Amino acid sequence: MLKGFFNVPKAVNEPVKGYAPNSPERTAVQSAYTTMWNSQIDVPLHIGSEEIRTGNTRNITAPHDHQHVVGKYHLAEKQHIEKAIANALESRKAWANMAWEQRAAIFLKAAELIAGPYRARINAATMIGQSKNIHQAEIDASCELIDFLRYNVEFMTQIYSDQPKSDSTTWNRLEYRPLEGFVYAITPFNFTAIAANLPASAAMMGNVVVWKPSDSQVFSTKIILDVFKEAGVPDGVINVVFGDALMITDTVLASRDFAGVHFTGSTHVFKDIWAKIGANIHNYKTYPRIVGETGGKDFIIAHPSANVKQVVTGITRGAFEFQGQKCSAASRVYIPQSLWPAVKEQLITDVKSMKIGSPEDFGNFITAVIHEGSFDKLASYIDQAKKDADAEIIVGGNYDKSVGYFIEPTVIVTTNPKYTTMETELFGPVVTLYIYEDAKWEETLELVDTTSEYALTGAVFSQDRYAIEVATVKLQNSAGNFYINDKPTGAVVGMQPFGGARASGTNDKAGSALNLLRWASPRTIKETFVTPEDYRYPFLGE
Ligand SMILES: NC(=O)c1ccc[n+]([C@@H]2O[C@H](COP(=O)([O-])OP(=O)(O)OC[C@H]3O[C@@H](n4cnc5c(N)ncnc54)[C@H](O)[C@@H]3O)[C@@H](O)[C@H]2O)c1
Ligand SMILES: N[C@@H](CCC=O)C(=O)O
Repeated sequence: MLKGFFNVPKAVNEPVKGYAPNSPERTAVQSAYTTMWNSQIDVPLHIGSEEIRTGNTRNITAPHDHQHVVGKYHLAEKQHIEKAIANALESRKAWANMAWEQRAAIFLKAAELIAGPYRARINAATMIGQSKNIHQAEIDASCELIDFLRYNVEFMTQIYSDQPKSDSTTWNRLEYRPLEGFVYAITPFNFTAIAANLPASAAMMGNVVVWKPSDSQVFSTKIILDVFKEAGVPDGVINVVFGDALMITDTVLASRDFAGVHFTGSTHVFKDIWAKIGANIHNYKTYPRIVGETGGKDFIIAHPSANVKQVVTGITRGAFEFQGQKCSAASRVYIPQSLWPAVKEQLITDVKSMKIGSPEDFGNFITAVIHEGSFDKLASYIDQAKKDADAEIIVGGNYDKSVGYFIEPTVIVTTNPKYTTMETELFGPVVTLYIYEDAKWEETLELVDTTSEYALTGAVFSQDRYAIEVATVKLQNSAGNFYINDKPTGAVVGMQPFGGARASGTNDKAGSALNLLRWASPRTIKETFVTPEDYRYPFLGE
């Protein structure tokens, strides 16, 4: 073991590159996109030191051109999940005991690999496999992922240095052990950074992991695995399996050594997992940690004093970036009557100006939604809104899946504040507006708080500080990330720790020490220097 209290590099946020025409970064990502678009990748299971090709495969396609196949990935059977668990537990013996600075070095190296040699590839894979435009790919797959890795190393050292008091007679120490068993990471399609961070954050704290990525994020998973390998994550520390989510989850949760789940995805899936863990509770060696960040029905509320252009930009960016496929996306909006004519005019103009198409064309703001299931669901809500008397589509409303899963950015205005699209998470480029009477500021805040089961993100726009203060208090439990005069999306690691409560999750705040703490099981060590040798108190019998 090395001797010393080591300082890690001060975490800094990765600057977002601009991708201006003819810039080196644009040339690099265009070249990577073309190469990867025309190649065929083959993604095996990664279990211990083995790459397993089961032969039972599914195609990897691009949502914006769903007949274009860019590769295939292999599906696991139950025996592979059991093997992944066994490999994880075997690897735990060395990994859990490795000095923390060695683990830190691995993940700091991973961050630098993404910042440099892998940047164009991980962005291109995210553009092809998840249909992000270049800006959305850059802020997710490169910058947010780099930030997660750098900041988590710093948070890990903060946690380790948080020690109890001692005095001259005893020395008290807290040892932050990894969990006794393995961690199960289940990740969503929509953020490459989240997919990598969920297994990496647990592994950084000395845990071993079985990771099940989304079927719709396999292309960028492959690049993450290449980065982890080159950075030096040892075999068996992060084991990757693809396939039937139910079978994989049931097999994992049946293991006595299951010690925690790190989940991001939809609310109903998380609730099912929680219920299964509860039903299995007598089987586990230790109480499993349950960490889940899930859905949202995120709001924007504008006060009559708000600046119209700022409100409209909050809506257009907040609701339509990455086709609204962010858990944080603005999907219900409350506008005062006095601002409505100006907001409506600007909103329609801006939405009509949004270009739609493949992310390969850097002029496109909107690209495709992730898959046919999502497309069909969104189309059905749009069709219903066309029929409903209490809803009107003021811009958008068309869709086409002949080549890719394209849905126009769509704005619904409703006279019913409890209209279905004011309450239900749709996860696409559809936003619903309700127009309220200016005098009803406080009643409308009450409506915001009580309309949805979720409490993830929300934004208030106002130039009136009293109104901001009232909203901040009244909406205290309505959002885990609350924005004043800004869109409700785009949290930055180290700046706005991210997560919501109520049905939106356990609010363990990705990108903060709070999350990392969930992957440690502290042991208190008290050492007494002069140990008593007589049970009697000094005064006993006097
Ligand atoms: N709060 C957050 O930080 C956050 C971040 C990103 C996404 N999300 C949420 O994720 C959802 C979108 O992502 P998605 O479509 O990939 O979500 P999803 O719930 O469909 O899938 C997430 C993961 O769970 C797996 N899964 C699906 N059914 C399962 C089951 N029955 N048992 C076990 N695992 C199962 C999937 O294969 C995938 O790996 C939205 O609801 C969004 O709000 C939340
Ligand atoms: N952290 C992201 C959302 C992640 C969920 O999809 C944001 O703040 O927009």
